[in-house]
Amino acid sequence: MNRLQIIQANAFHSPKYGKIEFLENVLFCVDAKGVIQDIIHTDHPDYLQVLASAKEAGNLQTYPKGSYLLPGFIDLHVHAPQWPQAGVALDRPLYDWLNQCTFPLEAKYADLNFAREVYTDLVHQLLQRGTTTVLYFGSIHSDSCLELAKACIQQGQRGLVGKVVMDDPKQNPEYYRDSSTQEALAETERFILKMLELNQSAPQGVYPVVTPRFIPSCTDEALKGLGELAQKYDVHIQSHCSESDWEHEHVHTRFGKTDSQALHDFGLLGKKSVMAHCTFLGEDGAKLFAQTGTAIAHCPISNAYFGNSVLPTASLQKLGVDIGLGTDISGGFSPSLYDNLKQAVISSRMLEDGVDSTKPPEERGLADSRISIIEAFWHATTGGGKALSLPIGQFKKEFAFDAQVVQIDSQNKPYTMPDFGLFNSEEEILQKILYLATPQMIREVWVQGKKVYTNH
Ligand SMILES: Nc1nc2[nH]cnc2c(=O)[nH]1
Ligand SMILES: [Zn+2]
Repeated sequence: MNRLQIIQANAFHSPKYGKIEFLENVLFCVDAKGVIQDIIHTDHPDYLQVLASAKEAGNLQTYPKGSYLLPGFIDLHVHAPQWPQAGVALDRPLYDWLNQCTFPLEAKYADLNFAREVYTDLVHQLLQRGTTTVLYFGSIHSDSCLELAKACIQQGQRGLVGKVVMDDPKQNPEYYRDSSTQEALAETERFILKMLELNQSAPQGVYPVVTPRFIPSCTDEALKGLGELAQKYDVHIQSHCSESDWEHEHVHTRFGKTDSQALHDFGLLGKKSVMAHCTFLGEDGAKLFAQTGTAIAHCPISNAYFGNSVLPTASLQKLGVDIGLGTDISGGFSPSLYDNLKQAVISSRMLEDGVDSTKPPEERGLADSRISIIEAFWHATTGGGKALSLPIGQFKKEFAFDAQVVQIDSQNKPYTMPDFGLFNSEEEILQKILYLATPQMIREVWVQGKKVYTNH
């Protein structure tokens, strides 16, 4: 029998949209592969016996009062090479930002040493903030994208990594584009094969992702070829879709259809596809996403800068579209999904209430748009797992044991969140964690049953 680790803890998760489940002082039984075999509650007849034998065998992990486990967060949209630029250059429209700031920065990743330095830091910074799984855009350089996967392996993060394709010479600068369509497709295939090899030494999983940057940067031939490669290797796909009014217009002019329809026609939508932003998706696009199982990476901070619109999360959710959260470093300035959870709620409130006070209240906003912090928590965990079709994001049998341990009450002031004997119901505790936790309160991070980060 596999040797089990036993972790005794209080934990929150959200298996159902809008609902939380509090697991009080449960025993997580985690097998040698890092998978949850069982969750034993205090009223189970075997509880005391399992606890006693784990203590005796020396494989029991416990936590002090005031510690709570949350599922590790799942970030569905990070541009790894843009990490040095986080927090700057946010004052331009998307097209200018890409050409003036972002492409010159991404071009630097031809240098493997630079890539290694930035990626090692980024993976660490994301783990520190409780993010255990990340869907990464790399740059056009396959070898530096492999460095990103290696940084994930070294630090124990689950990483899905894409070599970016941008092959259209009319749309991309000469200093930063694939040298030809054939080269872009051949490099993508080589990258997929190398990643599948690397995955052999990563119990938590590092996966290749087919990554056309977005329709404007790719030729028709590349988009078609990438759809075929994704199908051949059954791998994930990511891109940007319906992000800004400029991009949306470009696709309409080029194809006479929406970009969701164009992506579908190139074979790029499906259960393993995640499209960033989608603020201009519309109802037809939403239905297409729901039918094909395509998910949205909702990046609320970035959308406030580049999105030219607010994602109507609540109505898309009702139409059956899978939605997870993304930071969109560096279109979004923050590496923290905690910050994006809050912005998702704030943006939804502004969408519902409207912002133009010269109009009568009933004409200002979009009714029933608000989401709660608990619903945003679902998007960052369960929703992210569904989007990637991976067994992650929930504390559940057969799911990976990925967790962040948040300690809100300790001797270690000022990093505490005292409740003064008030506001300490289960839901209030979780709300306080989601709104107020700082990275210093994240004491440990686990991925696939392995402790990969501690700060005590
Ligand atoms: N936010 C964002 N949108 C894009 N569209 C194409 N590339 C990018 C990018 O790097 N960031
Ligand atoms: Zn992006």
